[in-house]
Amino acid sequence: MSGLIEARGLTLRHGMREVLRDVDFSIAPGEIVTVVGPNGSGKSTLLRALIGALRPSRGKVTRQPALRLGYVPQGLRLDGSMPMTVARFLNLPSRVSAADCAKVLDDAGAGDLAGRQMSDLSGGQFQRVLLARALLNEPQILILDEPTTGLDQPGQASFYRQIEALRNRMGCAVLMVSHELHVVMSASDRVICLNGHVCCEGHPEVVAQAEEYRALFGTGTQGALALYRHEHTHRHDHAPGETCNAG
Ligand SMILES: Nc1ncnc2c1ncn2[C@@H]1O[C@H](COP(=O)(O)OP(=O)(O)OP(=O)(O)O)[C@@H](O)[C@H]1O
Repeated sequence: MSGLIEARGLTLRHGMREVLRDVDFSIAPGEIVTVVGPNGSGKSTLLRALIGALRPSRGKVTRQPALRLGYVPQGLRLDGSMPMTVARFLNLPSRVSAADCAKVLDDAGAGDLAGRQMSDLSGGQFQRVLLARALLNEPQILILDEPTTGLDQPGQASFYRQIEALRNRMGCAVLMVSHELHVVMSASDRVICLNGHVCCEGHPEVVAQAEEYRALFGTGTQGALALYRHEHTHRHDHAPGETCNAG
């Protein structure tokens, strides 16, 4: 296999509910892929299936042997009543050297946070510490589930710039889920729109036709930022360009 992780015909049920249907997916070394889609469209489920935390009902997920993977789950919270410094948090569950701690914090843009209490961190600082933790095993792929939830737009943009810089320096692939499509697009090589199945996917581009962007994702961005080239991989029953969520 040429990809780091590949899925073929991935179908997954939670109880009776089929959450993913016939999803084909592959991510190449160094590639940044963003998964977007409405709430409940199966984005987190896809990520968890790709890392092996959920077993497909049908189809197959293949990971490169001995793949080094860094995963940041959605909405991780810590018990705020338990005092713990950032350095201590990075040492759980296994000990790492002070030099490695300093390096990953630096790489995550959190170089000055080692001595701070986890409970005192802002949302953006907390996410960077989680990112630092995911970097500890020098991952070949970073998988981040909605890493900028709760951050304001400059905070989101700054986080994604950090991700892109990391990829450029370390060469790791990045797979992330985001709702901030307009912010994340410029930092993505490929965007996958998921709605139980892959509705559409393509390369991000600078906005050429704001109408098309609005037709796909609404008008929330004031037509401001980027667009991805929309390549249908299946037939829709509605007019082309009407929406990409109904497929
Ligand atoms: N452990 C579970 N048991 C039963 N149903 C589940 C479980 N996890 C997720 N689901 C259901 O599967 C569907 C997809 O959930 P998932 O979390 O993958 O969606 P999502 O696209 O990540 O959503 P969001 O954007 O809201 O985070 C939802 O209907 C959800 O209720």
